[in-house]
Amino acid sequence: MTLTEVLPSIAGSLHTKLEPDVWPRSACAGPDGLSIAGISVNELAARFGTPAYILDEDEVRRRCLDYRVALPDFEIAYAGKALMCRAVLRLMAEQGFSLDVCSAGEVAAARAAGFPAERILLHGNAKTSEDWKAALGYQVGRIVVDSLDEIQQLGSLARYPQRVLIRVTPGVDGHTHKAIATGVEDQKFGFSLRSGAAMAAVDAVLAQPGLRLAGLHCHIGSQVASVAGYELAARRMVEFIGRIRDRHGVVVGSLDLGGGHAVPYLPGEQEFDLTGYAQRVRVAVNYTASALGIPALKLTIEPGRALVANAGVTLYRVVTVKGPYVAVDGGMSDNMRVALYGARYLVRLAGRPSGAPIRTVSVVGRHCEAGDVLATDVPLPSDVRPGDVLAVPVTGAYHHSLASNYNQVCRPPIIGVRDGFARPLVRRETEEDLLARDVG
Ligand SMILES: Cc1ncc(COP(=O)(O)O)c(C=O)c1O
Ligand SMILES: N[C@@H](CCCC[NH3+])C(=O)O
Repeated sequence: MTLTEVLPSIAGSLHTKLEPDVWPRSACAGPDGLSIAGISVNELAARFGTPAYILDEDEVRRRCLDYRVALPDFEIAYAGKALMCRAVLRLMAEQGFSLDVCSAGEVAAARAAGFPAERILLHGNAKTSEDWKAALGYQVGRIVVDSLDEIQQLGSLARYPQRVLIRVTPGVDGHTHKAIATGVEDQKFGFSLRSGAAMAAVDAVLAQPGLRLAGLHCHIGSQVASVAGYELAARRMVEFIGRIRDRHGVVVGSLDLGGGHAVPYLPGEQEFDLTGYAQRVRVAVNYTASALGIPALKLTIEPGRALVANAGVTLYRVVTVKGPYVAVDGGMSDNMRVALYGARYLVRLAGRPSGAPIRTVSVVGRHCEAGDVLATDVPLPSDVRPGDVLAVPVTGAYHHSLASNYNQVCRPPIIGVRDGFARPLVRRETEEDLLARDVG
């Protein structure tokens, strides 16, 4: 099925729900165009300008609830890199979630949001002295160590017994884009299980009096659609816990299986089978553990994208239409994912209905690169014109956090919407913000 067949234009679909797999559940196409959480996108665009990241706050809550219900016995640590601002961090804290951070800046954001330090895990394959300072200063609960240098550094820096997890590379292919596949051998993350590096890391941690081995961690990649890789990784990790016990007499009590659960970006794409994940991973862990005589393990997961991606919609205004190119007032500075991973998006004429025939176009950005494309081969009404508001769904994760100032463009705001009300969560960057940093 082509996109043109999947997507009717808004005309003729009065008050219909949109494709539920990619839009927030509150999104609705009506006679005046699209609304989200009861607010028209025209009003949002007029009040807050474009481009703007709209975040349906209740959709984030619903996604969190889905996780809590499917995995009541798991610790859920939100991977803050997906979307980080105080409002989202507070929301995650209210859910009782933990938080995965990976830099001094992310620790500072968590601290500013009042996120409880004991529920924070610090990640990173190359933690800097600033990262150590921030994490130890805030007394984050757990640090995930990723190299022997780091184990030594942390061992000498920690002023109290610091709980650490060891990041293990389980040699599992999550079948995702190469740039975000982290479970396979030969890459920068983690200690390889196969080469023996992971056991050497265990030896090193246990030899440091300032460190307490609190658990093991693995993360096989991001936008991973199938459960099979998680199952395999879980089994290998538990077997490794058995080998650690045999070698050191130490029983590791917790296992963090990382995040990476995929979301659909286009209608009809496969949903991540969360219930299947819960069942199959539990069975893999419990079966392997009981076969090896290992007591029940405390399990953690770290979803980022799956909690926020589908709650986000980016609004743009059309600047110009030239042949098959519809150019908007944003682009690769607010959505790097097309250039980085060849990601594909759906685009809708959102500000008004149109009965015009559909044609296939490319929606492009305003930046000085031919590769600054937001979506290719998208069906849009043929009367799309300058000033029209377009909406792109599934932009809640890794859009704001990957945004740049390319061409001295100011990063868009994040506008939270809920129950007919809209509020800025992150304000639009200004030229003054940019110039203030230029001190030469
Ligand atoms: C260590 C770790 N945990 C969790 C995540 C979250 O991934 P995702 O947003 O795909 O769930 C990432 C990013 O891939 C990560 O590197
Ligand atoms: N930036 C990636 C995900 C990276 C995951 C971080 N470990 C994306 O947009 O898909």
